[in-house]
Amino acid sequence: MNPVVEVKDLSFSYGEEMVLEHINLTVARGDFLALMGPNGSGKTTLVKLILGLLKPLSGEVRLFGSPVNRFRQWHRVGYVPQKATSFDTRFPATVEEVVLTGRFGLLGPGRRPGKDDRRAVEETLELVGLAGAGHRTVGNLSGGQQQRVFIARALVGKPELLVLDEPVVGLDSRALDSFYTLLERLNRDMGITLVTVSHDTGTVARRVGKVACINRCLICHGVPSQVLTTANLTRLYGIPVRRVVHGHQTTPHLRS
Ligand SMILES: Nc1ncnc2c1ncn2[C@@H]1O[C@H](COP(=O)(O)OP(=O)(O)OP(=O)(O)O)[C@@H](O)[C@H]1O
Repeated sequence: MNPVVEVKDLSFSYGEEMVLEHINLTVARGDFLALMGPNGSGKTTLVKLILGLLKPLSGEVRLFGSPVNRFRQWHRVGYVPQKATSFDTRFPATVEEVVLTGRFGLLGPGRRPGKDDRRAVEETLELVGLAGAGHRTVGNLSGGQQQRVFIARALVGKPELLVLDEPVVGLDSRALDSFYTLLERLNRDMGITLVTVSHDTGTVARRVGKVACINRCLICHGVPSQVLTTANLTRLYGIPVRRVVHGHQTTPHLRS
C-alpha cells in the first residue's frame, strides 16, 4: 500500500532564502506525526509543500502515491491552517455554517448541501465535543471551542489524512490536554492519519507516535522516546536542552 505522504529530497526557497534542504520523510497510514522545530525553521512551509500550496525548488511530494501537483482527491485530506481561528469575533457565521463549508469539496461546484451533509455536520460536532453548539456564533466561542470548529470543518468531509498547523496556540493546559485526547481518538479509533505542527515538546513527547524535527534540514525522525535526545534537541534549537524524566515519560525542556 502507498504511504499517505512521501517527501523525497525536497528543497524550497523563498527567493534567495533557502528554507528547506533535502528533506526526506514518509508518513504511513495510521501514523500520528508531529513536525517540531523552532520559530522560522520551515514547518509551515513543509506543510504547504505537502498540500501542494507551494511548488518545490527541487524534489517531490506524493500524496497517496500520486505526485501532489496531479493529486485531485482533496476530499481525502483535511487541513486546519495556522491562523484558522484568528478572525474578527464579530464575524456572524454560526458553527454549523462554518463546518458545512467543509463538505463543499465532496459536493462539487453548484450542488447545494442536503440532509446527508447536515447529518455529517451534526455527527462531527458531536465527535469534537460541540454537540448542540451548531447555532452558536463562532466569534462567541472560546479559543479552544473555535479550534474544534475548524477541526470539525476539516473532518466533516471524512478525510483519511488530517494536517494541522500549530493547532494549540493560545490553549491552556486543560484545553491542550483534551485537544490531544481528541486527536488520539481520531487517530486510534477512526484510523485517521495525522500530521500536526507543534512547538510543545513536552506534550508531543507524551502524546504522538512519531516526530520529525526540522530546522531547515531534517534533524531527526522517529519515535519520540528514541529521537528526542538531549543531543538532538540541542541541535534542533541551537541552545542547551535537558530531558526531564517523569516516570516512564521523558519530557524535553528548553533551557534559556
Ligand atoms: N511568504 C513568505 N515569503 C518570504 N519568506 C517567508 C514566507 N513565509 C515564510 N517565510 C520565511 O521562511 C522561513 C520559514 O518559515 P515557516 O513559516 O515555514 O517557519 P515555521 O517553522 O512554521 O515558523 P513558526 O514556528 O514561527 O510558525 C522563515 O524564515 C520565514 O520568515
